Amino acid sequence: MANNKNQIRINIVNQSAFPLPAYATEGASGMDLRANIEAPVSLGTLERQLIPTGLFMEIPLGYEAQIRPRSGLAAKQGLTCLNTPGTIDADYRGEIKVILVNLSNETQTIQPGDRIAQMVIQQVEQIQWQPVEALSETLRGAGGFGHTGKN
Ligand SMILES: O=c1ccn([C@H]2C[C@H](O)[C@@H](COP(=O)(O)OP(=O)(O)OP(=O)(O)O)O2)c(=O)[nH]1
Ligand SMILES: [Mg+2]
Repeated sequence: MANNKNQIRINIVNQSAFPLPAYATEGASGMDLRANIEAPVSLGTLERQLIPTGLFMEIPLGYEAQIRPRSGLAAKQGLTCLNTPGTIDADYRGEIKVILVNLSNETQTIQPGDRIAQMVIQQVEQIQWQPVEALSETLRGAGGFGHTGKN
């Protein structure tokens, strides 16, 4: 990302078949990703498959891409991303792939070009550790996992 922080270098295999991923509406967080497959792919119940997208990206340092499920696919067909949200590191130069899993009790079929997931670009921080002997005290303390709201 040289000058404009909202520009990301992208290389698409199979460009003629698929347009660039795009925001569907003005306020969309994610861009849908399409299955870059030559033939339909079927997933049986609980089967997972690594589905290629044909996208290779150069994400600027300080950003990441997250691969997230599409709610429509999840609600209608039980198809979701197994590792959601998938993490695309800024220094990754390989093909973006989607790990789809079928959580329905029927076989589900993906057609070439189907929108199988969505990608959100986010800022991300790297940190340095500061090892200490004790942590600061808070009201919550070590309470968690349903700790609040009890009488
Ligand atoms: O849904 C995903 C998740 C990851 N990746 C790619 C980009 C990411 O930068 C790389 C590594 O992902 P991750 O760190 O989640 O996997 P890992 O099992 O820790 O592999 P590695 O040891 O290569 O980091 O794989 C995808 O294409 N799709
Ligand atoms: Mg990793």
